[in-house]
Amino acid sequence: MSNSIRIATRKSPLALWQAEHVTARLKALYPDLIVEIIGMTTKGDQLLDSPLSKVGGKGLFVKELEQGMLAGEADIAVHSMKDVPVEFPEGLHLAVIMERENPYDAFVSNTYASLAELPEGACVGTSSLRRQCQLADRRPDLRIEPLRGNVNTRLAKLDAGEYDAIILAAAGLIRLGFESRIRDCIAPVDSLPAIGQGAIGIECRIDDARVQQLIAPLADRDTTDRVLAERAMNARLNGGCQVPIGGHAVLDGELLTLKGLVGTTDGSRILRAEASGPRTEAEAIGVRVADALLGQGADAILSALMGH
Ligand SMILES: NCc1[nH]cc(CCC(=O)O)c1CC(=O)O
Repeated sequence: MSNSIRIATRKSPLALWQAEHVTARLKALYPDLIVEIIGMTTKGDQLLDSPLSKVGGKGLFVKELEQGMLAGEADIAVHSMKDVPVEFPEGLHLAVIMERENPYDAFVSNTYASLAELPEGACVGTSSLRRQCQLADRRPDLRIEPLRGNVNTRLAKLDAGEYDAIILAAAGLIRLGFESRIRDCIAPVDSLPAIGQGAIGIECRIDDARVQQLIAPLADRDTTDRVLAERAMNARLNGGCQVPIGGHAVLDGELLTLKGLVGTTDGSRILRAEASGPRTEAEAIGVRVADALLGQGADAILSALMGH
């Protein structure tokens, strides 16, 4: 027992890649450690046909993994930070944030090289309200159609001719070996990424000192400060993952700059704010950006969305 660790994960190819990645990092540190991967099905995986914004609920992709840890069936859960809710159940916490992959959204198409090249009225697949909002703002002429499923399924739907282009997180494509499918990395001014996009987080029981000590070296300091700023903004806005909120922090030495965005799904209103400060104040910077957005009326936009 003391020389083993059990990882709870979803069973999608991307989730399994992330669990294997954590396994490899742990094995490199502790060659004798026994690592077991426990695949679980979450509610989010079962509801792949309904738009996520409708089935709603925070933590759709993490709850079963958390229950597994609380029941003592697993020691850690590996998540895409993008899918991790602001709050954790009692007894669990986010212990480690690992180094970030490319955090931007990717334009994927078999015909066109970029968003700018799409002809008028072209059909773009995405079910993310954040992507819809920014796409509609940039290109009101486009037809935006729902697109759900794991990364492989989404690519297959594009290849079947259902869309002229689709938007996916670059990180998922790169990790699964589909980097060559990225025609263009969308600049953050055109599609501000989701909070935590591209980062992997590890959750564990708060009282499990042995496991926390084991995984501590996997933390990446830069990614941690950036994602803490993004998540502090989200917490203040009280936003789940299913509202058009974007947040992205960058570091320039010790200076952290966070850009935030809240909008309507149809792109008719978009609020933007930005703040900078020392990285040691990452969370305060997140709160400042959130307050600036709230000062512009973000509250009304978000409560209208949650109410439907
Ligand atoms: N919402 C599902 C999800 N969760 C994490 C990623 C991509 C990888 C990441 O952001 O770490 C994706 C797919 C996507 O948005 O294209």
